[in-house]
This record gives sequence, C-alpha cells and structure tokens, in this order.
Amino acid sequence: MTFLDQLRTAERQNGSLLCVGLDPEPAKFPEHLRGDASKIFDFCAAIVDATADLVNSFKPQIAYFAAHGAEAQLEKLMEHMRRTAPQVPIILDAKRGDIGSTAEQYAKEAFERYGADAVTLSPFMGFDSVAPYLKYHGKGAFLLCRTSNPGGDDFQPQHLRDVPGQPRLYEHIAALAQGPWNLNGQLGLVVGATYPAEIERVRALAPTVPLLIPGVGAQGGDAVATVKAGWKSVEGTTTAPIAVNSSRAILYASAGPDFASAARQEALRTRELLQNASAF
Ligand SMILES: O=C(O)c1cc(=O)[nH]c(=O)n1[C@@H]1O[C@H](COP(=O)(O)O)[C@@H](O)[C@H]1O
Repeated sequence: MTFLDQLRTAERQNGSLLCVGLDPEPAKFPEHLRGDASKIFDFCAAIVDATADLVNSFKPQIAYFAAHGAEAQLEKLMEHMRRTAPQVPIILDAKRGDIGSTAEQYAKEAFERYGADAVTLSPFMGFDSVAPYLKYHGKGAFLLCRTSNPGGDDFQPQHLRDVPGQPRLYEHIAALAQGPWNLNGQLGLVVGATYPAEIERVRALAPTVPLLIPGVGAQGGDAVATVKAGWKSVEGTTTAPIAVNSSRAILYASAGPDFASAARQEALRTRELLQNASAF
C-alpha cells in the first residue's frame, strides 16, 4: 500500500484528520518522568497507545530524539508503532534538504533505518535534492510550502513588493508538487494552520496532493478554518487527505500520572473539532 492509500485508509478507519506529533521533551514530561531522557520511548509509546484509534497519522520529530542521543529509542518507537498500530502511517519529521548524494543517505535513514512511511523535506535546494526520496516507491515526501511560524513570511513577498504576474514562493512550490516534481504521486505539502487563506490557495493549486498542516493547539492555528480550506469532499470522497498536526497541546495535556488519558481526551476533542468542520 502506498503512503497515500495508508493515509486515506487511516482517515476512514479512525474517522480522523488528526496527526499526533511526537515531540518528546524530557523537561516537560509528567512529574514522575521529568528530566529523564531514558524515558523518551516510554513516554511516546504511552501517547501512541492512548491515541492510535483517534488519528490518521503519527509524526515523530527527529530532533527531539537526536538532541538526547535517543536514536535507538526512536527506532524502538517506530517498531512499536508499526507493530501495535499498523493501520496508522508514520511521517518522520526530519525537514531534510541537501545535494543528491547526501539526500540518498537521508532517504536511507528515513525509510530503511527508521522504516518511516513519509518524511518532511525542505525543497530549497531543488528537485535533485528531493529525487532520492522518490526512488522509494510508495513512500511519501512532504515539501515545506507555507510554514506555520512567524518567519514563514520572510521568504514570501507578503510584506515586500509583489512582483506583478509572478507567483509567490509558496505558490511556486505548490505548483511544482502538483505537477512536474510529482513523478509517482508521492509528494505532499506542509502548510501552516496559522495561515488558512494560504491553505485555500495551496489547495486550489495542488488539488490532489496530501497536506500536512501543523499549527493547531500550541501555535493557536484555527482548526475549523484549516479544514474548511484544505479538506475538500467531492461526491463523498476527499480529493486528497489532510493530516492536521498537534503536538504539545496533546503530549502535555497533563503533568500528572494521568498524562496518557489526558492526551487521549485532548486528541478526542481535536478530532471532533476537525470532524465537525469537515462534516465527514
Ligand atoms: O514540518 C512540520 O511538521 C512543521 C512545519 C511547520 O510549518 N510548522 C511546524 O510547527 N512544524 C512542526 O509541527 C510540530 C508543531 O508542534 P506544536 O506546535 O507543539 O503542535 C513541530 O514538530 C514542528 O516542528
């Protein structure tokens, strides 16, 4: 099954557009685990177990593991997710982007070492930096398009003088991902929930690619506006799925021993919000 099929199937099975982000930060762990980087796996596995029936994807962020030398725990977590929640695709958030020969190594890391179903990439270095990932048939690759952070504006001529007749940078990336770069239907785009108007524009330019949409929850993005802009239904079927990511708001919903059930409650709440907005 391709990543796109996995995402569609999980969306249907779990009735969910929610992607739970796994950004483990020991300093924010519940009291009994706080500050202990050797508990990263235990913490994340508890979140996975509590939410696997509520999501269409999981998104581990590699930096939160690498910063603590916890790659072995990430490997173990990937294995845990594949075994206990095989219906849920895993997007490894690595935001890689480098020349082709180096990209081959990053692709091997994501898909062979960690066994991810999809990866996030920066498209800044051009198509030859993306191509090595596309050799892994069926795997997904999400290109950063319109990021959720305030600095996402820096490269968009929003506050500069627009060049008449020229697309903005994110529009150019969306058009490449929908068209010439999308050789085997593996590409997706990352668009921040903090910019619903741009999500709508990206969806118009890229009607069939999946969108990864972070920024609801801790970053304050509008979940309802996000779904209305990015998720389209045509005769009861979506044109392309969306995965709306929330990390901190779910992971750290409680600082007590009930953190996993609190995470489940927050995931349920967010899933319902997204569901209602999509009128599934
Ligand atoms: O690629 C991403 O996942 C990403 C892109 C983006 O534009 N903004 C963004 O916040 N992210 C990631 O999405 C997650 C958001 O986390 P919360 O703000 O805690 O929900 C983090 O792992 C970010 O690295």
